[in-house]
Amino acid sequence: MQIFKSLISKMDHEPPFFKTYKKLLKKNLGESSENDEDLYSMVERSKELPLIDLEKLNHEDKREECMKEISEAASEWGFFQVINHGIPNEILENMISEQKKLFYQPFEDKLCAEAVFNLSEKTYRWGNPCANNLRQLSWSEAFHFTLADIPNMDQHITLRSCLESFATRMATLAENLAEILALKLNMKSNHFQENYLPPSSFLRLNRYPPCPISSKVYGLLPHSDTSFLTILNQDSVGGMQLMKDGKWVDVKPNPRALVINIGDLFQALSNDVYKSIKHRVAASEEVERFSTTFFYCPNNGAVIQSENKPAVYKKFTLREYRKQTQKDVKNTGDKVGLPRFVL
Ligand SMILES: O=C(O)CCC(=O)C(=O)O
Ligand SMILES: [Fe+2]
Repeated sequence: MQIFKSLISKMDHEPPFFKTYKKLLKKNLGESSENDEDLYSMVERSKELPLIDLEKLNHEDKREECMKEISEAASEWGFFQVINHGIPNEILENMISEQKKLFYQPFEDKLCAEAVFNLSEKTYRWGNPCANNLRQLSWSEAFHFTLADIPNMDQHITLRSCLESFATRMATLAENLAEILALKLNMKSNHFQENYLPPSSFLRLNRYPPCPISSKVYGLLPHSDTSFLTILNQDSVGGMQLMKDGKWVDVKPNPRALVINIGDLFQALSNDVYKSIKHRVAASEEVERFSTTFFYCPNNGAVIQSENKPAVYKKFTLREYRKQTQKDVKNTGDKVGLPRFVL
């Protein structure tokens, strides 16, 4: 009886993927076609993401070299890993463990998280309500916390302080990296401080439940991020993959490193010098995975415009960009993104 009870309470937190997507699963798993192949059969495993030691920034004789490594990785890969980033391990570990507590709440409670946490925006998402087939379904759940909202979580001191210390450190790291990348484009050294405050940055807490049909669905659909840049903290499970030279490449988790990627806004600001690269997460059959992403974003009214001529993109505000991508997702299932803003 006890075992039965604990089994029930253990599963209590799991989103009802099978029940909700029963029709899709039946349809797609029943059909055998070329669509039936393993989604991950073409993934390369060998390439190492550039690994950059940020400690070098503190040494006069190595600073320039390190800045060059950062800007080269941003233009060749759009992705890199950083070590010695100055964020204590304790803060990163604490984030993942608070995250676990949050995701292990009963599913019904997670659905009304914004009321529970006193947040202004919808915070909990899972699956994909618009999915028409298995390939459009993300086998994952997530909480979004805007930085502006976190101070209002006064009934949840432990979670609030964990989110605050994580977000504060991430914001500083993101801003420092962004200023370096801007400097390498010959922009003013305080471009971000001067033009985009207050930021609309936010955190996404991700959980990828074990997935019995892991070769048929994504953990997270292929996408590019809308941010200037994104910082990812992940556990040791792995599953993130990125597009490099037309092929999907596995990113092996490095427990000492944070993963940085360029988002659409920086690609536009840099006139395509820095690349916002498509990435996705592979579902795993047996192990659950946790990751936390920090999206460094300007205020919604900030104008994104490259100083380079001829400009590849027309100028736009983050608000306009979001409006367009939301419309495209609704109508086509794909966000489209920067191609909509090409001149
Ligand atoms: O969990 C990951 O590895 C990637 C998450 C991600 O791409 C995102 O949250 O935008
Ligand atoms: Fe992403």
